[in-house]
Amino acid sequence: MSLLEKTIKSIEPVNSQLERKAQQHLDNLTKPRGSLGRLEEFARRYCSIIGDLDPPYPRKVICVFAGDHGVAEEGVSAFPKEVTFQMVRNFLSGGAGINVLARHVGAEVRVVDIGVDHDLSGLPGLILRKVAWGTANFTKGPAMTREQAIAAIEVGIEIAREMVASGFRLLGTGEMGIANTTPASAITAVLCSESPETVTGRGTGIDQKAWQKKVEVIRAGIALNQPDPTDPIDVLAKVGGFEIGGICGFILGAAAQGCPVVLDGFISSAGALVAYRLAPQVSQYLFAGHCSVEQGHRVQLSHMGLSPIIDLNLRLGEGTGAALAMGLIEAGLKIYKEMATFSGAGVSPGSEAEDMGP
Ligand SMILES: O=C(O)c1ccc[n+]([C@@H]2O[C@H](COP(=O)([O-])O)[C@@H](O)[C@H]2O)c1
Ligand SMILES: Cc1cc2nc[nH]c2cc1C
Repeated sequence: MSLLEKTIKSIEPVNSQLERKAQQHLDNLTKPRGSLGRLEEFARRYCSIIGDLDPPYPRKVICVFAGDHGVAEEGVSAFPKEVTFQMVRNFLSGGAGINVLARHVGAEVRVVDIGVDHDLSGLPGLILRKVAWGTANFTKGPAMTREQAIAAIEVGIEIAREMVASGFRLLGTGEMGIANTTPASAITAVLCSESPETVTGRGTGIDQKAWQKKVEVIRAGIALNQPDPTDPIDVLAKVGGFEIGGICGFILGAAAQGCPVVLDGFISSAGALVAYRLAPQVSQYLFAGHCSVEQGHRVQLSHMGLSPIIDLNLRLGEGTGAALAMGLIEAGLKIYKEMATFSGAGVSPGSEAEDMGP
């Protein structure tokens, strides 16, 4: 059995009994029941995913998967593709947006070259797992072979395993890849049965004319390659990207290890969609970190039944929304672990605390 098959098979449903018990504890804390809203949801879901009603504060990491895209030559991005490898260097020097926000919430950052079209070997700190030197232009043929799609997913699975083995217990997705909103839109259109114009946005900031071209490029790529919507690996191979495959595997690998994953934006969620269609139970392990400005992001999240933690008009990617959301998940956990109970603090519980319904 392949690593991918084994991983999918080993993903268990999250223990709903534990989630109920965690909520019972939250209901004993000195506050009206439910009054900390979604912070309570973050805490009870974290406990049930981890499988521990008294979990330690997690070590947190954002893994940034970087890849290039042949379709960039169609003029679908506001920036040249060299920015992908230039930003990888910036991540490793600690100066990018994700480095700042990860430091803000006490998360570490790891950077994975899974398909950058540049020789990055020898860069200190870089995890070199290149599947290929960028994808092919999907308006001329498939973006990658099926074997490469599986290889990219398996890189992600291995990275998730390595993160859990290193002691991280809250993982965040991040990505970097000039033009990658184009494959993310194509995947979303196919897997969510939506038209390209419904799920395509302006990415790094293209104008209306370039947006129309981008929609046409996506339409042409789908028409030429005919990705099979019932076969998520076929969709990834024909119109996807290596970093999207890596994120898909990262989610599968984390879920198989019983570890929660915080999603970043539109591209990360395209990877999540592929994972979700391979193993729908992964959605139980996911926190939607934020809702991106990209118009297709809401479509993706509602397809997976996820509700974003924050909505701050972010559209940077890199893992920035995931990092910020980690701070709120941890805030929920702090409430769960540190707040006094009614009996402990000598506060009268009121009638509602007697009723421990679901
Ligand atoms: O995370 C998002 O929702 C998001 C939305 C728009 C752009 N991005 C980032 O911008 C790049 C892709 O934009 P583009 O226009 O080159 O397709 C890529 O490096 C992403 O990290 C990310
Ligand atoms: C500068 C820059 C930084 C990014 N980070 C993620 N995507 C990006 C795209 C650009 C253009």
